[in-house]
Amino acid sequence: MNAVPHPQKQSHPNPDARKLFVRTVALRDRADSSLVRRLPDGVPLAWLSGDDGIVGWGEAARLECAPLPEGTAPTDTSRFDEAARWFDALLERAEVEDEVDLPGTGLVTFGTFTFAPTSAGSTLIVPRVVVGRRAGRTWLTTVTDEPGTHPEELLRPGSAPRPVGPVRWRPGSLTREEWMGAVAGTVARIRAGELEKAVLARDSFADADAPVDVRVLLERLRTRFPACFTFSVGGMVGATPELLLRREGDQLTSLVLAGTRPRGEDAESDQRLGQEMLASAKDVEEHGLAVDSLRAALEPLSEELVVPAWPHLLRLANVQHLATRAHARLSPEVSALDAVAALHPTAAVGGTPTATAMRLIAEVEGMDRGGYAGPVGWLDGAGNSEWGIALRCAHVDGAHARLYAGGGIVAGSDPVSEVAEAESKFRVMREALTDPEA
Ligand SMILES: C=C(O[C@H]1C=CC=C(C(=O)O)[C@@H]1O)C(=O)O
Repeated sequence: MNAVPHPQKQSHPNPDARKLFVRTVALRDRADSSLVRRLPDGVPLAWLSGDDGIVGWGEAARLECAPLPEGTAPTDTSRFDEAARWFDALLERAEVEDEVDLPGTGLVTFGTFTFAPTSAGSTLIVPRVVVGRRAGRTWLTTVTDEPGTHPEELLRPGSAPRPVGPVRWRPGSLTREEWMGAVAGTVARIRAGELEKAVLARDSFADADAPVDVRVLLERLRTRFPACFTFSVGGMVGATPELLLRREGDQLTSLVLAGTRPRGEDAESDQRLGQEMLASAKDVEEHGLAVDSLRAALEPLSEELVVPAWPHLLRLANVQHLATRAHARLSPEVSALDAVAALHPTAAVGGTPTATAMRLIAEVEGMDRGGYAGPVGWLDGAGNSEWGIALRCAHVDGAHARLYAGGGIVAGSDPVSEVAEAESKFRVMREALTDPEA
C-alpha cells in the first residue's frame, strides 16, 4: 500500500526546507461561543473539549508517513519517531512571535497515527490558521511563508455549515454473524492460553449524496458529548472519551477506559448497570489489563507515577465505562511523542500480550483499521500536547464515511453482547451523520 497522495505535497516539493513565520495574538471572543463556527468550509482540523480546544484550517506543512511493509513488527514505532523529527526540524526553522504563551499557542501541529505501522494515514498537519481557547482566553495563530502578514487578515467568518442530507448505510467488511464468529474464535484462543485479551472491532459504511460538511458533525458531537474530545484530523472525525495522554510541562495525565455498559432507562437502572459493571469480574479484568499496559509503558518514562487502585464510572450519552485516571511526572528527556510511542496501543484497543493481540486482530477482523484506535491530537512547540485514542469515529472522505467500533474480548466475553456493545458505540457517528427531522 502507498501513502495517500496529497495535492499539497506537489505544490511544495521540499516543504521541510521552508521557513515558517508563526504569530499568536489574543482574540476577543465570548468564552462560550463555539470554535466550530470559526471554521470555513473545507477540511477542518479540530480538537475540542467542551468550549475549549483548537480549530485550524489551511496547510502550512504536512507530513505523510509511508506505511511500512507487511511483515513489519506490529509494535514498530518508527512513524512516531519520523513525526517527531519532522516537527523538530520545522520548529528549528520557525520564527515564532507568541503573545499568549499557553499550551496550544505558537507553532502547533495536528496529528493522526494509524493503529498499525503497515497502514497508510499517519499524518501531521500544521494549519495556516488556528483559533484556540483555554479557560476563557481565546487566541489566533497564523503560519505564513512571508513575515509581516497581519494575522487577522486570515480570519474570515465561516459560512453556515450544510446539513448532511440523506444517508445510505452499508454493512462493513464482516457480516454480523462473521464478526460474532471472530469473537467466539478469539474467546476460544484466550481460553486455550494463547493470549489474555484482544480488542476486536468492525466497520460499517455511510454514503451521502454530497460531500459531508465535517463542521456539522463536529458541532453535533461536541454538544452531545461534552466530556469527550471531539476531533477532525486527516479525515478521522469523532468524539473519543479516551485520553491516551495530555502533556503539560513535565506532567502527564492519561484516562484509561475499558469495560462498557449501556445507560439505563432511568436513574435507578442506570445506577444498577454501573454498579454491576464495577462488581463484574469479567469487566474488572478487562479494565485491569488496560491499566496494566499503561503502567508498564509509563513506569520507565516517569519519575513519579500515580495509578488509582480501583476504576470509577464514566457516564456518556450512549454508554458508561470503567475509567482510571493516571498521573505521571515525566523524566526530563521524555517528549510527548516518545510517550505516545511507548503507550500505543494500550490494551484498551490492542490486547495482552500486545504483539500477539495485534497479530490476531490483523488476522481475524478482515479490515484495515487505518487511524481507528490510533493516537489523534496535537502537539505544540513547547512539547505540550493532547492525544486521544481515535474511537467513536469515522474516516470521512467526501460523501463517504467508514465507521468503526469495537470492544475488549476476554475469556468471559459473549459474542451477542459484544455485537450489541459495538452497535451502541457506532451510534455516536450514526447519529452525528443523521440530520434532525425538519
Ligand atoms: C474499542 C473501543 O472502546 C474501547 C474503549 C472503552 C471501552 C472499551 C470496551 O469496553 O471494550 C474498549 O476497550 C471502541 O469504542 O471502539
